[in-house]
Amino acid sequence: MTKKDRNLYLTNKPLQEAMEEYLHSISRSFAGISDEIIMVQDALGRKTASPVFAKISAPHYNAAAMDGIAVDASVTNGASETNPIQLKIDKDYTIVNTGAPLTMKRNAVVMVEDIVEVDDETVEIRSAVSPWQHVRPVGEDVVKGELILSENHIIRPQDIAALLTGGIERVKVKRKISVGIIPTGSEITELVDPLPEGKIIESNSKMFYALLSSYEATGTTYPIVKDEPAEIRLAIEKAVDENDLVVVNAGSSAGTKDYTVDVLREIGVVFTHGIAIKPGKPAILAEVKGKPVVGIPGYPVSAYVVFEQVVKSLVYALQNQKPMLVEKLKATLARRIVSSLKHEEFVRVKVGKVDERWIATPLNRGAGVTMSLVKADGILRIPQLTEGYDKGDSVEVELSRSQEDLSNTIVSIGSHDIVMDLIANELQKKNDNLALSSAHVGSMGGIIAMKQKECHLAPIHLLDEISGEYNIEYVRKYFANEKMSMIKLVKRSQGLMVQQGNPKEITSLEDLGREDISMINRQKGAGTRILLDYMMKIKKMDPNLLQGYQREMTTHMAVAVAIKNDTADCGLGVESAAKAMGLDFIPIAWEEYDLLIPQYMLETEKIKRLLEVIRSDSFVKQVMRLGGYDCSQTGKTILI
Ligand SMILES: Nc1nc2c(c(=O)[nH]1)N[C@H]1C(S)=C(S)[C@@H](COP(=O)(O)OP(=O)(O)OC[C@H]3O[C@@H](n4cnc5c(N)ncnc54)[C@H](O)[C@@H]3O)O[C@H]1N2
Ligand code: MOO
Repeated sequence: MTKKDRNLYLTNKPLQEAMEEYLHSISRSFAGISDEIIMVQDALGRKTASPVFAKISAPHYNAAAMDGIAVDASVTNGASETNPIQLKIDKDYTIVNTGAPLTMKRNAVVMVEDIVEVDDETVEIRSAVSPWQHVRPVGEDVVKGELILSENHIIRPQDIAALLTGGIERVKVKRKISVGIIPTGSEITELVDPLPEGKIIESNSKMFYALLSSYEATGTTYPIVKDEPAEIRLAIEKAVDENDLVVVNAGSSAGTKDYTVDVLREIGVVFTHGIAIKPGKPAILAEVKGKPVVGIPGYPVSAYVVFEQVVKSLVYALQNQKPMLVEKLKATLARRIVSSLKHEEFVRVKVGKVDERWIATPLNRGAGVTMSLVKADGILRIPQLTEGYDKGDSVEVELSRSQEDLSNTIVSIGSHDIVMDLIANELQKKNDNLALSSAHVGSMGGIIAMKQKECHLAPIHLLDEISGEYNIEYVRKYFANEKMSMIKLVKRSQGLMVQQGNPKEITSLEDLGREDISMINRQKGAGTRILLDYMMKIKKMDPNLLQGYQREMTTHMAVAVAIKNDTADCGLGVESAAKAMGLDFIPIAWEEYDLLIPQYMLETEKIKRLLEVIRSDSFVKQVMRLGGYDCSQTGKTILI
């Protein structure tokens, strides 16, 4: 394996500056895109490469525009109610249907509704007709030699019809930009089962391929290339010969095996290595044999952002097209975001409409969190030299879903449980146009979000230490002057998750005090944390003596994963999470996990549909199948 020095000298060029410079350089060397001739029926969305003129007229004969009889208009002269005129078949008229040619010097059509049949060969008409009445003359639609489409026209469905009508079977269009996609990395593999440790599934090139078709370009994915400079070089040279533009994925950064930039310097010119954007910093803008080659960072979110910000602009610029405008929306920011002054940051956000106010909630900012892109409703750009935004600030979001879809989304903020995912799925399955979006910030986070009217509902499980009752006391305390409702959702079994087979023989909470046991905790404000602290108090245990008490995770699954991976012996959580991770479970208590909803919202269509789901047999059945739940109260409403 070849070793190399690290690329420590990344620049920090603002995106716009880097792109302007790049497009300028590329446009000088880029030879342009050639044309191709394709069948008209395949031409949707393609751009004409030359003007298209009609080869024939349409109609190409004088045609009846109505069902009836064709006549020479002069034979009807003088006809009226008081002076009906009788006409003889063949001599005076011919029976015609819509579209039929007019023959024998006929120049008008009388509709069948306006004639009285006297016998098989005679009709009577009671008003005169003028020449060319109900006749489509030659060329009414298209005249031979007429311009049907001008050059640089994007072909629409109606254009396809007009071209064929004008006798055009094939059309000359601009070739689509062809983009070669090269995934690199010795650790990268196609999806295989089982996945060997240290191997990463190749997903970026498939995402690029799909993005390219949305830009009206074509993609060719090349085989995965190992982290070997000679192989990377060969792959780039081949792809450059075969495409208009090449993207090389990963190996763009500072690692000892990140060769992309060195290879590009060797065989071409590197204009930029390092753009002031986050994620996506180590992007490379280069040229090889007069063709643009873009180095894209490996992390999937970085890869997406660089593709959308760099490759998309490039493709559209080379195709001489403008990208579609992105819909933007002003929203109130639900949480503070601190951002580095060094970069322009692209933060994925969820967007929801609560009480006529748009709310944007930031999602996980990690460059490797593909799910943040899946969950995102839009992107919030935080400009370079801005240190972020405060909670409550009005911000502009670039939307990836329509406002209509977003206003049909129920926003849930609070504690997470897998039953919320079941509700989301059932809701959308039964109502195409309704969605449930959940942010997981713990029960107290949900109460605060509800207080600030940032959500429609808050899933909570908060134990009152005095009454030993769940949820209601908290609602009374925090919403003393508001009419609230509590929809009972599920009782769930909370307990200790332990390694499979319970090797440390943990049997009760008291075991957490043992010296040979390390635990993992949930964050403050999480219902599970409150339960643990309450039980500790009852049992007169000192949490500070527990090993791992300070180590906090924000979800049940994160706790389960930590135990599975042997970084802790146990942690408090729900049975379904233990089951999902193949852990053993020691039940400790039943807790009540309910939905807090303002009373006035119960009457809205969205919430009515949600309640229908919660009260359905199919939902209850699915919950019971998970194990560790009690649905005896599910769907009951308590007004507070
Ligand atoms: N010391 C430093 N380390 C890193 C820096 C830095 O400035 N100094 N930059 C970080 C940033 S920011 C990013 S972004 C990444 C970019 O990494 P590379 O482009 O060099 O890519 P790799 O290291 O090869 O891979 C990173 C990561 O990406 C995933 N990956 C790669 N290819 C694919 C693919 N085809 N499909 C799906 N996922 C892919 C994979 O998870 C890799 O682990 O570098 C930081 N490091
Ligand atoms: O540029 Mo990296 O993409 O910030 O993570």
